[in-house]
Amino acid sequence: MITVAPQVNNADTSKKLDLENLSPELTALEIKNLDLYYGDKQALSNINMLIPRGQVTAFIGPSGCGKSTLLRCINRMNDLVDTCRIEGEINLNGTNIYDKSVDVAALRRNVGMVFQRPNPFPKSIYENVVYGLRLQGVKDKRKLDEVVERSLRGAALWDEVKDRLHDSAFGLSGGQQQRLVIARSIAIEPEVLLLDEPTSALDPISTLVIEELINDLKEKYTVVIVTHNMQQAARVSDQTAFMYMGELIEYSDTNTLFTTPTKKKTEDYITGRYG
Ligand SMILES: Nc1ncnc2c1ncn2[C@@H]1O[C@H](COP(=O)(O)OP(=O)(O)OP(=O)(O)O)[C@@H](O)[C@H]1O
Repeated sequence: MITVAPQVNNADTSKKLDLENLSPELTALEIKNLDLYYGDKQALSNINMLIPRGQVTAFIGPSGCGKSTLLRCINRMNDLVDTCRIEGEINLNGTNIYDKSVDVAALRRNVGMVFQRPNPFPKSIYENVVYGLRLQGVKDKRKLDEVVERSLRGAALWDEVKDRLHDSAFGLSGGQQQRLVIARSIAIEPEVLLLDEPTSALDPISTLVIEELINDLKEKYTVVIVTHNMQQAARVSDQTAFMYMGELIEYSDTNTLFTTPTKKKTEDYITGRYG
């Protein structure tokens, strides 16, 4: 019996994909036999999944189940944790990102990440957006101006800030700061955007704006989002992965996962029996 029935808004736009047999053209990421340990403690066990290109995939599950850990594997953020050991593969465009030959800085440019709390730099709105380009040595003012406008439009922030681009980013509201961070990420044109509970520090209206933005972002990017909020997963994602104690329990199109889950653990979670 499903007592909490998150409203799935995107069922009409989401094509139901065969997630076990996605063709390479449709696959953005392939996670293969992934195990992760923090010291002796295993935090992810044998994760296998194909993440489709140009769609939104959500990771849900109770606190501590490994959602953020799995997300952070996708741009090798866990490399920064000394005790962390990873086995298995994550293939992006057919290359294992854990291969020794991979340039991790280049990977992180291609796989952008947005965190729970907005983290703009102590710089102007403009300089936040062009930060990555300046690091790449881009100096052409016209090019930088173009990227600022394109990125801020892409992050649904342009109209609100176009007259104060040189003001401090800290003068923006929390929701605007989060959209600025998204603009900063897309300025360098990544393929994949990882969002780690991007609205958990925001008010309901800002949350709604970001959710609408996520829906637009998938036209250009593959989006993977961790959320505590099942309703949010139901509203924004095409696919949902339910995790429990480091395992991937069920992964399917969002509509199916929330309306006819096949595993008892998934049903218990989405009906609020634990969480
Ligand atoms: N840097 C770390 N060092 C050691 N253990 C860690 C580290 N980060 C996470 N863990 C452990 O790994 C497990 C998974 O944590 P993770 O943060 O990925 O879960 P989560 O599902 O994202 O949780 P939450 O919803 O509470 O953020 C937990 O047991 C956590 O304590």
